[in-house]
Amino acid sequence: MNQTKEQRVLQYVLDNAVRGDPQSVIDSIDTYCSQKEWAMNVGDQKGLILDNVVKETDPNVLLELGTYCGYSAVRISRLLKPGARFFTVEFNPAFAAIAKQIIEFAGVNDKVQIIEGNTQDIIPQLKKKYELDTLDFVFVDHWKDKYTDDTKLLEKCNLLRKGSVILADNVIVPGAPDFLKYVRSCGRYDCTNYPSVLEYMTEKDALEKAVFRG
Ligand SMILES: Cn1cnc(CNC(=O)c2cc(-c3ccc(F)cc3)cc(O)c2O)c1
Ligand SMILES: [Mg+2]
Repeated sequence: MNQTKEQRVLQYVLDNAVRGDPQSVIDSIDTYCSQKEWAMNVGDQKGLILDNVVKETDPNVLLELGTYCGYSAVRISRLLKPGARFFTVEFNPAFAAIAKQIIEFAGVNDKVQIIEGNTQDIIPQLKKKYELDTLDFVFVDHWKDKYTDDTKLLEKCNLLRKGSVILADNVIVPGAPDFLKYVRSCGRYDCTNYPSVLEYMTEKDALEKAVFRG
């Protein structure tokens, strides 16, 4: 049975990283995807910006939209303090299965919960079913045409409070023009752009931070 690229990434982690060491998992994925096969992980350059925004936010309750192989889930989880609650949503069951194994291998499975499903169905369930109040930090990295609707849904579900941080990947490539337009012009966010490069490439990309004004 032919392996998928994501299965090859997982296998490379199992063969090359150190069980229970999140940094070695991150480094293994970055090595594989820069030398062997490109994959849509946030990568190390944008990953360093992600690290810094998470550190400055010091979040207790976090959400990620778009788990993929779990690279950013491991990246974020390794920075969280004990007791922090981190949920990551993945629509694709095959990706979710890979991410579960990578998260477990990295030893951060006690910090992050993978929720399989469609963000528009999951987001309205977060308060009641997952017993959370508001979100401190949201990493948005799923389908680019869903960024705006899901941001509006987070608002509608009262999941954002004054100071909630939304950090969005790929606002240049593949791009999320309507999201940029919305958060920069609706009057409810303070926005900051962080120029960088597309993972494992030299093309320009950027992260956008949108802090909810409440
Ligand atoms: C199927 N699927 C499951 N999750 C998703 C959402 N993510 C993306 O689509 C995504 C795409 C790219 C990208 C692809 C082709 C290209 F030429 C340049 C960039 C980079 C990223 O960082 C991404 O997050 C899609
Ligand atoms: Mg991305």
